[in-house]
Amino acid sequence: MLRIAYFGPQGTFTEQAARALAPGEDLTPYETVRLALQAVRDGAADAACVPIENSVEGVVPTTLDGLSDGDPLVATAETILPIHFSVLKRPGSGEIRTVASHPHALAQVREWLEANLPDATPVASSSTAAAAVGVVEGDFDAAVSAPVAIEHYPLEELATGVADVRDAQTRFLMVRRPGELPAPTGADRTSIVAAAVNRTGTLSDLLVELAGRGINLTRIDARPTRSNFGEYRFFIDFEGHVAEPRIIDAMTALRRRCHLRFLGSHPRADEVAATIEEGAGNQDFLDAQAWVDAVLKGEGA
Ligand SMILES: O=C(O)C(=O)C[C@]1(C(=O)O)C=C[C@@H](O)C=C1
Repeated sequence: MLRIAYFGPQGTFTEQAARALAPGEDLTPYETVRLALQAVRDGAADAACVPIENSVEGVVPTTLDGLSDGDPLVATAETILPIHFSVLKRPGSGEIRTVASHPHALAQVREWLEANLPDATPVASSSTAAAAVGVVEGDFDAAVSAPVAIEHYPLEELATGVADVRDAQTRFLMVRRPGELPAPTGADRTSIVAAAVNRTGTLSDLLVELAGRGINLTRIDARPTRSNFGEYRFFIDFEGHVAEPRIIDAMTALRRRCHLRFLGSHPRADEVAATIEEGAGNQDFLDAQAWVDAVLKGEGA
């Protein structure tokens, strides 16, 4: 049985994602994303499930930082969950003066809180489920939690289906120590971190390598390196798999330009096939290479 670390405690959205990505495996909650990733680095877990990106609030910065620092880890799978919340309170409790949740979750229910609990003070907690634990222990009056949290904690629902934006979604990754990559499917995502030097045009040079090969980006984020003020790392996700000739060509070009960290190539949860521009398919790259090989052997010109 695989040992899967996940961003807990029990009852987070991440636990739901871990169950979807690793059904029947041995799941262990960790209090923070960083600790879940560390468990994989230390060998205490075979893989970790962590949130990466929300359709309303954008990236989860602790996950980006956790993946770019420390020993390398690579994503081998992803899943996307619909996100709506339940507001939980102690049975029979009265006035709601504090409402706790993960900052990402609080940001997704700001309007609902203003309209429905205008006098409650929002309090940040380490996860949506940690907020529920805090309510059980009397630290807060209410928690904005994943709907499954009600199954784990002796709380009652004040409201369900809470979300400022309908159809919000969060994408979660399963990450492991580097090893065998999942096979390409034609609907894959590759993730890299590019540490580019601070000079005019660096980012544009990197993007041109991808755009020039017809490779479609699915996300780009910048995070400070945290060592030198004003220095950034770029987190770039694009369509395709590192085992494809067109992606190999792009990755080698990027590697010549900057320091790269590979964060994985894996099937997309939404199964959207890669956009292939005319003349930029894998066969086009193979044909071009075959032509050069023939020239080298004196068999063509
Ligand atoms: O706290 C949780 O339940 C999580 O899984 C974390 C998290 C996040 O980091 O974005 C996951 C999904 C929701 O968007 C809110 C919180």
